[in-house]
Amino acid sequence: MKKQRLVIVGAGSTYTLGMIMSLVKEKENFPLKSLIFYDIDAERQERVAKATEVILKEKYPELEEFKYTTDKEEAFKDVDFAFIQIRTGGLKMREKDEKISLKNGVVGQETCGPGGMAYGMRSIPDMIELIKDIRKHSPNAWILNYTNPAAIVAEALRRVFPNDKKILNICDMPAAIMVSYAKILGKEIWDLVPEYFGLNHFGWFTKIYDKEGNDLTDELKDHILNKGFLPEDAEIANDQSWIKTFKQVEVMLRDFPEYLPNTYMQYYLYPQKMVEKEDPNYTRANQVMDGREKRVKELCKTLIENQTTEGAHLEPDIHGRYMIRVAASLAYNNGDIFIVIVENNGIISNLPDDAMVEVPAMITNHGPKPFAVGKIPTFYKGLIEGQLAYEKLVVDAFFENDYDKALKALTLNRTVVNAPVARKILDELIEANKEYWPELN
Ligand SMILES: NC(=O)c1ccc[n+]([C@@H]2O[C@H](COP(=O)([O-])OP(=O)(O)OC[C@H]3O[C@@H](n4cnc5c(N)ncnc54)[C@H](O)[C@@H]3O)[C@@H](O)[C@H]2O)c1
Ligand SMILES: O=P(O)(O)OC[C@H]1O[C@H](O[C@H]2[C@H](O)[C@@H](O)[C@@H](O)O[C@@H]2CO)[C@H](O)[C@@H](O)[C@@H]1O
Ligand SMILES: [Mn+2]
Repeated sequence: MKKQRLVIVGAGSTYTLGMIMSLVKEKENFPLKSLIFYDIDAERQERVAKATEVILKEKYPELEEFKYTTDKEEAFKDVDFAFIQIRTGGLKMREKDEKISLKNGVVGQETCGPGGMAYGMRSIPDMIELIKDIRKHSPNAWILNYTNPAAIVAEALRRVFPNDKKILNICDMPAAIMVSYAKILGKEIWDLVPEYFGLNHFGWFTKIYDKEGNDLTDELKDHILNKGFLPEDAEIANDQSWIKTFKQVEVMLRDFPEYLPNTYMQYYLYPQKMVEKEDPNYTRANQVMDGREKRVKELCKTLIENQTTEGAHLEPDIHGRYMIRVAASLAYNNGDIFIVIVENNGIISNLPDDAMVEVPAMITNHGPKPFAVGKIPTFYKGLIEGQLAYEKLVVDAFFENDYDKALKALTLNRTVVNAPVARKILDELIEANKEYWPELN
């Protein structure tokens, strides 16, 4: 089995230690020769890297090379895989996106509604530059991107790199939901085979099977309707915000029992309720800064001081394991099935070919081979078409420096709807994002 050279881009991320533990857990499926960290924030990256050294010394002694750098050539030279997890503008800008939206009575969320648009326009330039730089030094590497908002980033990359078939955008939300399904069904996530369609953070499971082909969908729906639904991945199982979000799945299923919704549908189906439950002065970004970000910082400090992982709370998570198993299937032609983001090209036959859709695909060393979904029913088609038009208009607005298109995008979004509100939020976001967005005329 060929050992892989992997670079993690945005290695100062709060997700990196979970990724390292997942690389340890998955080392037989995806063995590494070399691990490289790259970030633009040297100090943030160094803290995570020094903690990583402690983990690797104990749990991955066979790794031949580990290094961290802010130099792109050193980071991207001759790698087999690049995992990209950057956050342009950091959590501070996420906080602004969420607060501007909520103060105008609209969903304030990282990837949904105005927050998604603002974050998308920040992510696109950095993502384009990074892909160009990685390609300069590693023309054949697989690039797995999970930088958000994945839907908007995927659409922008599709336009700029139409012939690059080795960029794959992925989200962990369907997998995190499947961890909860697996718990209910008394199975492991890897035993389940999903049927699913949608856009990123905007989709539905239509069927859940086991590997023997038994249809478990009704059993799952019955359980959710009668006994509720909770997050089970250790990373989010005790997080009150995620607990509330998973509980909302029961409400969605009661209202629309046909398919099992992605948790993110709550923002589009119940926007008013989502606004009411939030505190516009202390949003999810504040919770993350005071929670996950502080926790990771403390954990790094402890690991570095103690120079051992003993007593440290360190676990692999579904976020890391899912990305790594996709990478393994790409590297070793495993043909495993994962839900990924790909260009439609007839997969969902009544949606446009150039939509970036999220669907199950068999992952081979030639890339994802998505399964046909066929025609989707009117309700879902209508919802998706509105969201897709919003996503396309955001990317148009970015590349064409077009204020009108940005305004149309926000007005189309189900979390906004009212044109004067869309205009007010857009103007406030333009002001807040002066440093990051292109000028819109
Ligand atoms: N697709 C998914 O399902 C999924 C799941 C989890 C996280 N994410 C995404 O992963 C990213 C990281 O999230 P986080 O909360 O850990 O953020 P974070 O701010 O803790 O980490 C992001 C890191 O990226 C670095 N960075 C920013 N711009 C960069 C650039 N141009 N080049 C290199 N590094 C750069 C920052 O310095 C920081 O260390 C976000 O985009 C988040 O939305 C996506
Ligand atoms: O509000 P946050 O920053 O806590 O989360 C936003 C991200 O939420 C999803 O990722 C989950 C993931 O599904 C779960 O497995 C675990 O790893 O936690 C993550 C969040 O903490 C979503 O898919 C991402 O796109 C969001 O960035
Ligand atoms: Mn996601």
